[in-house]
Amino acid sequence: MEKDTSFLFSGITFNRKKFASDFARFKEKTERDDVVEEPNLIENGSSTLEEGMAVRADKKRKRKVARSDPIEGFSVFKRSKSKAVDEAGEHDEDELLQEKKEYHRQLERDALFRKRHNIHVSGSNIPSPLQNFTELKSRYNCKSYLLRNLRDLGFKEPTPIQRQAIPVLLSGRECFACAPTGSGKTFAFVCPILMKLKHASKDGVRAVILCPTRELAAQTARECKKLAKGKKFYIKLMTKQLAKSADFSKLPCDILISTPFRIQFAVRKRKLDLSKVEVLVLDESDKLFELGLVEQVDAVVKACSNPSILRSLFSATLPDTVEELARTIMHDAVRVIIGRKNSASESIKQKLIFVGSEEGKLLALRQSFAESLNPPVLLFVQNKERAKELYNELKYDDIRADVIHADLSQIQREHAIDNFRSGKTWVLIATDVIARGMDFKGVNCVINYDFPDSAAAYIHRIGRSGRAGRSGEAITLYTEADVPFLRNVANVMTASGCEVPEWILSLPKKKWRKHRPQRESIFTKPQDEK
Ligand SMILES: Nc1ncnc2c1ncn2[C@@H]1O[C@H](COP(=O)(O)OP(=O)(O)OP(=O)(O)O)[C@@H](O)[C@H]1O
Repeated sequence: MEKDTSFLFSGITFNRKKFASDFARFKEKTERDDVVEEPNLIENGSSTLEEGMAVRADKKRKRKVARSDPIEGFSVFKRSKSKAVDEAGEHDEDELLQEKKEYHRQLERDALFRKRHNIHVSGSNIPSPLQNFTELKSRYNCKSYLLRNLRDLGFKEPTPIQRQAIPVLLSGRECFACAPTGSGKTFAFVCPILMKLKHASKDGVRAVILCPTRELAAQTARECKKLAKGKKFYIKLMTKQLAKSADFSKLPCDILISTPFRIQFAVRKRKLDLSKVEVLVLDESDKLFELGLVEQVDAVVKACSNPSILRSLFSATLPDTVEELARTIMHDAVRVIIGRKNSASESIKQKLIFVGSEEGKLLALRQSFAESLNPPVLLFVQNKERAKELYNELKYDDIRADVIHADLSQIQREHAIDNFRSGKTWVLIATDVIARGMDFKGVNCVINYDFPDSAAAYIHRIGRSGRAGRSGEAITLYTEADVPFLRNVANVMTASGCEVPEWILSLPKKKWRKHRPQRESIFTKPQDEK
């Protein structure tokens, strides 16, 4: 033991003469109370191995002794250590207190900032909203290609949904997001996907974006590519061709954008493996949860079986029923609402015009175009038959009209959209197939030739104008048959600050399923000429 001692502590000597009195008291004390002493005495050359060993054997107890039972006048080292420990403890507590205070100050700052940007959140531990795009770098180490692309696209400041949804998703939280039409939701989910995936890989599909229509899927794929420019990601749009004939086991694909039907088809028939998907976005989620689509969406959600998957729902309209249903598949999701839930963009001037009957609509339309036509104009009708009829009425008028509906081939639909985007077409007649998500820059006016079949349809249709802070106009024609349903649209209008005649607001509330009345034909020609 002695040997071990000298070996372990060689170079340490204890001057018993010099510290005789202290030593005597120390001995007395240790023998009397059997107290384990400070290890630092060893380190300071003032102790023995036995004491040191004992001290080492029970560090916790020893510290307690040092703190709670200082031996007055015994050792300078010991006393200073006790004091140091006390001070360290106090220091720790001080630090903790400061951290706590700073944390609460940050919460207050976040709350004020959210209020300023009309951001409403619910959920636990919600990350602070983004002050600017530079924070993508300082807080989340965003790569420079993405910041460069933002700059090139002219995105100077994040929009409110981007300020909050991006940090939520980047901190690994699932998210329900509801923000007005044209408020930049696409980038709010594409940015976290690109940042999370970091770089391209050939290890299978890692992110899926589901969109309710082919047109929207194509547009989202294009936007994704623009934002990923300069970085080699495999971004694929699920076309009919791809769904039917691709060998998905060999196809490099980081981000797959699709309608539920096509992706489900590929999973079932072409063995598309979605088990490695890390991020799943349901865009226009309320539409995806409607009957007819929800079964396919459900199959896709199931196929994305990675337990650590991050799911998010985005839409301008998010009914409670959809939220409840979605909650059953989400984990600890954060809810982000911009402005008022299910409301129209405030930059759209909305008007209701009574036209009496179906015949009155065409007259009102022609009169309005004759007085002022401010293209591009989108005209919405109830179904594809009516779209064809209205097109046949307007195609010889001098207003450069075109039409888009589900009976056209994919190519014809693409042409119709391209021509409208490029300004070749001034007036595009459409069904609800392009009512959601489509981003036509600078649509000046949306005309609901046929009254929309729900408040959500109204919000999405008119949201094709007044995007990204621009102003827009929405005119809704109504006949006697639509009067019982006026109140619902009127409520949306008043919520976004538009004036509505008092009599409409006092109409009885009507539970609004789908309002699709049988309407008289639009044709004005005699029956035998049709
Ligand atoms: N931070 C930004 N600054 C400026 N413009 C932006 C910003 N983010 C997006 N935009 C632009 O705003 C327009 C609308 O964006 P986006 O299509 O994502 O809207 P949305 O909220 O998804 O609309 P919808 O509900 O109709 O689908 C696009 O043209 C887009 O390029």
